[in-house]
Amino acid sequence: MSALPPLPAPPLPGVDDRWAMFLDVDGTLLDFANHPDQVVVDTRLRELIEDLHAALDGALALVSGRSLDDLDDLFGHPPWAMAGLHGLELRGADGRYRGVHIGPARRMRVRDIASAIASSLPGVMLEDKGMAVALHCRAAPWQFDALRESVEATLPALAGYEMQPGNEVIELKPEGMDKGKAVATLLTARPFHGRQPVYLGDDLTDEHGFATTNLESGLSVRVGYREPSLARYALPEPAAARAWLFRVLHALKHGALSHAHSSGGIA
Ligand SMILES: O=P(O)(O)OC[C@H]1O[C@H](O[C@H]2O[C@H](CO)[C@@H](O)[C@H](O)[C@H]2O)[C@H](O)[C@@H](O)[C@@H]1O
Repeated sequence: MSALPPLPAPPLPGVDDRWAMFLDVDGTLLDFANHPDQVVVDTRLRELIEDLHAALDGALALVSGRSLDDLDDLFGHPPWAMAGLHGLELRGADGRYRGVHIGPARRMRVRDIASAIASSLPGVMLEDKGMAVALHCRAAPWQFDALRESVEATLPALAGYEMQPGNEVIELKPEGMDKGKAVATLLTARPFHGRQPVYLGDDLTDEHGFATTNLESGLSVRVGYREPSLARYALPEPAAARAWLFRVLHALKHGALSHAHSSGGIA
């Protein structure tokens, strides 16, 4: 099988461009860690996003599989728009929340089923995210196929839930929402409306975001290598994504940096 041609690096914004940025978190802004609680959001990254948010007049959102509470804790309760749990939780730029509601009995049932799966597969770890759960196998990647099969087998008993595979993880989440729908929803309102979407993501769940972005004539940027992908641009790793965002900020504030001056970002 022949390899696909490499994707180009994304361009920087021109003077007339009005971008709206949608940023995935794990594997895009943040380097992967062995456990979800071990990721590092350093001050430079926090300030970079803060400055981008200001330079884009608020048209910046985090789009993540993590819950909004988790994102708020990680990033210090910022005023940015956010889509949590793959869009099941959505907070607009105006701070208004809209989200799916799943009652405590159904949450408990999903958690119990997921907990039984984790107990049956050594090395698999359960992350309880409220209405969704993640079963992680980063500590035991050889369990991925068995994990996927176990989760798949539970679906007939979990009406209204679907399986979402990701990076060393299989999630169980309520159906009906994905990151692409979250981006489309955010784009209907100020300050996103009328701007060109620019979406950065690394994982399968980000393909929905890429699809919406492409439909809106935006820039879909895959971080890391994964094929097939709908992305039209690529950056090799989170450090390169952070360095590129640093150059975007400079371009928004002062015009584009030359490549020679751009390599010392905040990777
Ligand atoms: O949509 P994202 O922001 O990329 O979130 C996707 C999932 O990220 C987290 O799991 C992933 O990152 C962990 C920390 O680096 C890593 O240990 C794990 O293997 C990855 O799958 C998070 O824990 C999940 O809830 C998110 O859905």
